Amino acid sequence: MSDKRENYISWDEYFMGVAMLSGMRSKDPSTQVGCCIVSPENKILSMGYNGLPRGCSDDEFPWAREGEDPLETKYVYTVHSELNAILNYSGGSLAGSKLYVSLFPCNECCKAIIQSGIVEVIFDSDKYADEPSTIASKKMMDAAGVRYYQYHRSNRQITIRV
Ligand SMILES: Nc1ccn([C@H]2C[C@H](O)[C@@H](COP(=O)(O)O)O2)c(=O)n1
Ligand SMILES: [Zn+2]
Repeated sequence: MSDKRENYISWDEYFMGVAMLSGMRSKDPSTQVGCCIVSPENKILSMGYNGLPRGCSDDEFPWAREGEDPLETKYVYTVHSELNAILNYSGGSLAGSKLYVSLFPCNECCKAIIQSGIVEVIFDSDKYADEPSTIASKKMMDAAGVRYYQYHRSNRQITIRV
């Protein structure tokens, strides 16, 4: 008879949990996004979160959502979690991999997802579903054959004391 533990976390809980943990590194005061890219053999290949490009100080560049001048907002500077995860990968090809992300990818990240050969996107929040950027993403993924589905929250509370 096996004495295997029964209450272990599922693959989806594990990878979405890693994506969410990664998002906790973000300095964005309003939306923290995390991403985790996984091989077909369920090995973690890369992670990322939304932040500024290397060399651009978190303390000097703006984090504002609005401003008279777009140059005073975060939007023109931040690298999205998905693009960071793709760019952070140094192991060669991402073809055939899955991408877990805490917020549905925008159209720009979607282009990078498709072009890097990622075949499946598992997202948590879809809070910008009505924005043209999200609608365009879904249109491109449908055309390119990239599958996407919303993560089904188990509501398991995972506590880590660090
Ligand atoms: N899939 C996404 C969508 C957005 N982001 C980043 C870009 C910004 O830093 C933030 C969104 O800010 P908000 O407009 O909600 O204040 O999230 C991303 O990394 N991935
Ligand atoms: Zn994006």
